[in-house]
Formats: sequence, C-alpha cells, structure tokens
Amino acid sequence: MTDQVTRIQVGGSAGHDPYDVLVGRQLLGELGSLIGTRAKRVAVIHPEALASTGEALRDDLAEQGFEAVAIQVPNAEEAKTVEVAAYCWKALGQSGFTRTDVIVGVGGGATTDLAGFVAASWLRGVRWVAVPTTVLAMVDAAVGGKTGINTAEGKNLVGAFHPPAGVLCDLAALDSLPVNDYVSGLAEIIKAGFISDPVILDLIESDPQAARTPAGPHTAELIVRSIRVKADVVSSDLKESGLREILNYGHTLAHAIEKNERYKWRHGAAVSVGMVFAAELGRLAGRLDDATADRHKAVLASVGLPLTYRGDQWPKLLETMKVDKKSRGDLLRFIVLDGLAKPTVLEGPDPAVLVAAYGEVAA
Ligand SMILES: NC(=O)c1ccc[n+]([C@@H]2O[C@H](COP(=O)([O-])OP(=O)(O)OC[C@H]3O[C@@H](n4cnc5c(N)ncnc54)[C@H](O)[C@@H]3O)[C@@H](O)[C@H]2O)c1
Ligand SMILES: O=C(O)C(=O)C[C@@H](O)[C@H](O)[C@H](O)COP(=O)(O)O
Ligand SMILES: [Zn+2]
Repeated sequence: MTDQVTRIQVGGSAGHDPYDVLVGRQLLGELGSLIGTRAKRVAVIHPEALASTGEALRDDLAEQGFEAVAIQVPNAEEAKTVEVAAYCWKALGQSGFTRTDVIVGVGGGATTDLAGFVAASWLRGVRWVAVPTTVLAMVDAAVGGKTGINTAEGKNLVGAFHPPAGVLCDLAALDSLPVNDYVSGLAEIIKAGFISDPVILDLIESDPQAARTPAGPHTAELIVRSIRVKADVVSSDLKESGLREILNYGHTLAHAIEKNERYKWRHGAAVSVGMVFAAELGRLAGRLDDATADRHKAVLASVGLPLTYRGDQWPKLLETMKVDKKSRGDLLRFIVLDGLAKPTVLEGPDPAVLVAAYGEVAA
C-alpha cells in the first residue's frame, strides 16, 4: 500500500467544492496543478522545524514561474496566535497578494490550522493547499476545513470553516517526526476507530509497538482509514450542524487540559485523556458496555499515550468545558458512545456523574 497513491474525495454533496486528499510518496509534483494557473503569487507557510522543506518548496514553485515567498512561523501551538496570524497578513500585504493567489500550509496541524485561517481571513478568503507533515495533520487537521487560532481563553476560539483546494499527504515526511509527535497522532487515529471504524483498533492492537513508527506494516492503511472516516463526516456536515460533532469525541476535556497547560501539552495526548474520560462518562451514563470502555485504556496505553491528568485541576477544567463549542447556553454537551462505533450526544449530564468520570482519569 505504501508505494501507491490513494485519492480520497471530500465534499461535493453539501454545497462546498469537492477536493482530493492524496496519500502516498513523492506527491509534491502535484502542488503546481493544485495551485492552478490563475495564481501569480504563492506563500508557503511553514514552521521553524521545516525551514529547509519550506524553502525548497518555495524554490521549486519559483522555478515553476510563481512569485513564491516562504513565511516561517514558530513550531507547534506557538504558531496559533493572533500575533503570528498578523505577521502572515503583513507578509501577504507586502507581497501584493491578491484574491487569485494561493497559500500553501506545510507542517503539522498547528501550521495547517494557522495557514488555513490566514487563507480564510486574507481578502475574506483565498485558496489554500495543505501539505500535512505529521500523522495528526494528515488524518485530521488538514482535512475538513476547520481552521483557526487559540486565545488565552481557549482552544481554537477564533477561526473559520475554509476547506483547502487539496491535501497532499506525503508519507516520507513522517520519517523525521519525533516519536512523541508521531504517537500524538495515533490518538486521533484511535478516535476514528472508536467512533466509526473498529478495524483501526484491531490493526493497532495486532502490534502496538509497530504502530508507533512510520515503518510499521499498517501505517498507510491506518492513515487512509482515518482520513476516510473524517472525509465521510465532513462531506455531509462541513459546518458542524450535527454529525460532525462526533469528531469531537474526547475533545471537551482535551481542550480544557490544553488551555490549562497553556498549550504546552500535545493535542493528541490531551485527546487521549479526554477519550478515557468520555468512555467512563458513557459507561456511567448507562450507555457504554464495560468491555468497550476498558478497551480505550488498553489501546491508548499500548501505544504510550497518557490516561491521566492532575486530579486537583477538576474545578478549573469544568469551568473551561462550560464554554466548549458544543455547549448551548448553560447546557454542557459531550460526545459519548452508545457502543463501539455508535457515537451520540450526552446533554447535561448529572454533575455527580461528571465528577465520577473524572475520577477515572484523576492522577
Ligand atoms: N483543524 C482540525 O480539524 C484539527 C484536527 C485535529 C487537530 N487540530 C490541531 O492540530 C494541532 C496539532 O497538530 P500536530 O499534532 O500535527 O502538531 P504540531 O503542528 O504542533 O506539530 C508537532 C511538532 O512537529 C513539528 N513537525 C511537523 N512536521 C514535522 C516533520 N515531518 N518532521 C519533524 N518535525 C515536524 C512541528 O513544527 C511541531 O514542532 C493542534 O493545534 C490541534 O488543535 C486541528
Ligand atoms: O474536525 C472536527 O470537527 C474535529 O472536531 C476534529 C478535532 O480532532 C480537532 O481537534 C478540531 O480542531 C476540534 O475543533 P473544535 O471545533 O472543537 O475547536
Ligand atoms: Zn483533535
């Protein structure tokens, strides 16, 4: 599977333009055609860690005749700030970037979230192409058009739905990814397994150690299966008016942990703890069977993801969860499972049940 190119179409049926996610190797030759002939200028937004990749892409695009600029931004969550967005807007303004010009976001989910947001906000929306270079960005962040930045008050509080024109997942990029960032992406893959495609869980459980590296036998299949889960959901509900909420499984607590840690925790690590909490919530609400709830801890721990967070932080986490995007007025809402691959919404759980569920993750 690793040497072939898999093409997954996203959208088309819900009023937004369809685009393709390509998964394979040596895909960057596709970039010029995705950018298209109307563009004169291209801005390549990349993190510090990928300085040489960003500059090589810029040089390549310049050779293809574009006026190409590289915009280097900080690594990880430090890029998802209004100050960094403003720095990008300034660079676009100074390059004379017009509505037919194109942004390329190369990097992990933090970079693609930022690049997509800059594309959504510049001149009220220009085209952008995502070149995700982490597992997490390939299977989740770069697909589906949720773009945004954080504020001191919470995760992704400012953003826009602005789908890319295409997504290029070059598996070779994963070879340089630090193992903790690789494993962080497995949390979103495991999420896709629990909400929709249990074969994902079987593949990881068959050899958890191998799942921790890009050389594992199931890497491409895990990535493709997870992208299909996401593509199916966002194709029918781009703007999260219903079904798309299932992709937020584990995220209500995760985002509160990330804010509490001032965005220093990896997103996937927080999602891992959040899924243990959500599984326990489902079990205590009488929806989820014990075996499936316990399977969360087993599979997450088997790849080295965390299961616990500080017990004394519960009051602060609860306050933050109240302003989660799924809340409606004073009503707290969580995604839980009615069973394996049966996600549903749990509205306004009894506060005592919430405390008891947190007891399962409290360290
Ligand atoms: N928009 C969405 O739908 C969506 C979905 C899931 C997650 N997200 C967001 O994605 C972000 C997390 O993304 P992430 O896990 O990719 O982390 P990240 O973007 O922070 O990247 C992790 C680190 O790896 C570096 N890096 C990236 N690619 C590399 C490579 N190939 N080799 C070496 N280093 C590399 C980055 O510079 C960074 O330091 C969070 O902000 C999260 O909120 C968004
Ligand atoms: O695409 C979605 O929808 C998701 O919820 C996917 C999540 O994995 C992702 O972390 C997303 O950025 C969360 O969005 P938010 O709306 O809860 O900020
Ligand atoms: Zn996520």
